[in-house]
Amino acid sequence: MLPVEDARARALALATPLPPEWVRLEEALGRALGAELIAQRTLPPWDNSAMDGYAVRSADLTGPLPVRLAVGETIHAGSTPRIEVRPGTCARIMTGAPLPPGADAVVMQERTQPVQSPEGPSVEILEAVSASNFVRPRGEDARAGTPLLTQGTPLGIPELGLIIAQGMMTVPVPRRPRVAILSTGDELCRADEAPEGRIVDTNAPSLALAVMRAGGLPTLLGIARDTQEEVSARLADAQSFDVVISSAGVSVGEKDFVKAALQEQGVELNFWRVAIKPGKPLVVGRRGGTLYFGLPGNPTSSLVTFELFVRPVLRRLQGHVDVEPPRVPGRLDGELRKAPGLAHYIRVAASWRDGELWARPLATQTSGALRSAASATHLLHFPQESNSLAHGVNVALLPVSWTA
Ligand SMILES: Nc1nc2c(c(=O)[nH]1)N[C@H]1C(S)=C(S)[C@@H](COP(=O)(O)OP(=O)(O)OC[C@H]3O[C@@H](n4cnc5c(N)ncnc54)[C@H](O)[C@@H]3O)O[C@H]1N2
Ligand code: MOO
Ligand SMILES: [Mg+2]
Repeated sequence: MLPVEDARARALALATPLPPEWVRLEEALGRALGAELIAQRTLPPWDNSAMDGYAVRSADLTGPLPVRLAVGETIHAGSTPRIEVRPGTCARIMTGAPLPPGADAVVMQERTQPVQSPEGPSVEILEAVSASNFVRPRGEDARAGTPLLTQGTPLGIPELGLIIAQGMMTVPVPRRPRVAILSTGDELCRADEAPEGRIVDTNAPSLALAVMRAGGLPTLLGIARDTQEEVSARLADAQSFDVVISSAGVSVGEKDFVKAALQEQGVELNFWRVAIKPGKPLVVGRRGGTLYFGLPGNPTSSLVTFELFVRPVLRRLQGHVDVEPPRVPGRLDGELRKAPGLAHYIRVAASWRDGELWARPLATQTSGALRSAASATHLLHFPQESNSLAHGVNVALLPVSWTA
């Protein structure tokens, strides 16, 4: 059985970003930039004022204060300066307006006293300022010809703003991975069918939601009965997808046909079985450009293996550099014990208390019960060879994507 770190690294190594498509900005939010963008425009286009006040020559303010300056013109945002600021003069300026030639600083109006005099408007400057004071320099946001955003940048709202400011209405992002989802099991029925002794297939709809939340495009292939022929036939229908996720039928039972069906379909198995709980019988493989994840059937096992193996791959296919959220430091609220040999991923509910994040293990940790995932906020990695974790120890918590 592979250690979980090796297995995760091997699964991730199978994924490379999908080719970019150009999408409108509202479809790009949350995705990764598919190619480096070079700025076409220098922004802001000119030095401009950060305050409502007066554009001055800082050299005029080195002597005793207050200094009286003649006001040459008033410059509003959107207007163009007409008069050069010369020694002994200044310009009234509004926030965002371009600085006039000759000026190198702005004094905010609260530090001035306007003066009416027969020679025309002037102002007394009450405070000296250094050059570039309250000046927003040209090119602070973008310089034409230089990189605006690098490939892989996560596109948040400010990043999309920088792109819009360049006059761009679409942006290149790796296309979303198309993901086929197959359930297997004679015991399964759909939620809208009369059970008649069967249980509802919860894995497929749950995994479809998890795929969507990870940015993928899920397609449900339905339920394959427990024969190699049927599982194999369903897998054959899925060859055009980027990723195929099946659940169940990967352990050592008499009807666990998924591995054999994958091999029958020409899938090269990269590994089977990982030293983790839940999720031990996971199988991962590839055939051409399609990646295959045979998740265990236990509902919580399928959710946890999705989090640890599939989500990072879906994020990498979408060009993300960070393929999962950073772990958050917390403290264990309770005591954990286990036999060495498997790394456990304990479902915990983390809550903020006395300035620290306390992680309380859910009462049930059985992988067959969805209840052991509901209300969980994070996964707590209980290392493979460790056999106990004491109350209060510092732990690294992986946020799960399945929360409300
Ligand atoms: N002798 C051994 N038995 C088992 C081992 C083992 O190492 N030795 N591994 C156990 C572990 S760990 C896991 S995890 C399970 C997973 O096995 P499978 O992937 O073969 O899953 P199934 O046996 O087909 O089903 C397990 C369980 O999950 C239910 N199930 C299946 N599909 C769905 C679905 N779509 N929605 C909801 N529930 C589903 C199924 O009814 C079973 O109860 O194997 C252990 N056994
Ligand atoms: O790996 Mo299983 O999910 O522990 O039951
Ligand atoms: Mg089984």
